[in-house]
Amino acid sequence: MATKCTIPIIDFLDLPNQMSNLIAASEEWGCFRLINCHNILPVTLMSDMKVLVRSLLDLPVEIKHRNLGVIVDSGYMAPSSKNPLYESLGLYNTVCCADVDKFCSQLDASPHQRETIMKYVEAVHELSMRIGKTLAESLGVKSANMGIEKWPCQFRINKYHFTPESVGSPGVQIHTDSGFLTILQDDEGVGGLEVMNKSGEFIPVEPWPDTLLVNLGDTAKVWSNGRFCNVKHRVQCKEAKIRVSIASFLLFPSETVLEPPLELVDDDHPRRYVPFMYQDYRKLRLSTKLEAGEALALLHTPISHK
Ligand SMILES: O=C(O)CCC(=O)C(=O)O
Ligand SMILES: [Fe+2]
Repeated sequence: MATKCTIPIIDFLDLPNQMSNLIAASEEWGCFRLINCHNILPVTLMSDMKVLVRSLLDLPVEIKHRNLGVIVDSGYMAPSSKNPLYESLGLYNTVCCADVDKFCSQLDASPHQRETIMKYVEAVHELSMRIGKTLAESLGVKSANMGIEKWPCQFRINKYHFTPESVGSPGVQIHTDSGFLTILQDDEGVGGLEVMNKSGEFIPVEPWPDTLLVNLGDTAKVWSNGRFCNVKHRVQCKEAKIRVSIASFLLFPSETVLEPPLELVDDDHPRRYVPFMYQDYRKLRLSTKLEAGEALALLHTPISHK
């Protein structure tokens, strides 16, 4: 299976020895396959969660509409004119137990389902913090000063209604994720996700059961002072099968100024972006409809145009 994978592979069990691979993957691609992470996220939890997610997305539409979001895109998104094959349910911050509780109540989750959701979001949050800290340390930044434990972690479960008629159509339009990093449990059998490489070509991400995909977002690009790539990606309908994925987005605190740590700014690496608040950047993406990372150009410092 591994030979089918063209994007970089990072072995979580060997993470401390993978720093140079991690940096290369983050700079070149802005994404990688994460393998061997079952000490934190057991295979059974991944498969139990997939079953659960399918049943939540199969709920009657009037129940799904109860899943109201805290911020734009954080609650139920019904199929729309922009993405007619796609719908999702979600919650703003898995670090906040009350948010997770509310999500479960909105969708009438059983006690067993609640327990699975709690365990899953906790495990994925732990994974995303470990990856975030390793990324920082790999760049020579003290991760203890990042405050990463308090960064919100948005959770979204996605369903793609792929039919024979929709083969060749987009499931989700090209975009970057706005946060720091995304951990994606993609469908174990149905492909369609494509990431853009440095040459601007879309590369299919083949399904690889029991592994995860990690994507870096716009926040990682700004935080790393332009070193990390915010990977552009999209989902295309390749076959007439329902596709389900689970995305967990490690964001950045809304009202905190986002800027690179001091270690990453010097005469050779002048500051690329003006400092700004993450919530303002999200608003900028929405108001300009620049959802594939282009809005970052509006935040360039004068020096980065030289
Ligand atoms: O469903 C997928 O594989 C990707 C979903 C995605 O890119 C997102 O939710 O931001
Ligand atoms: Fe995405």
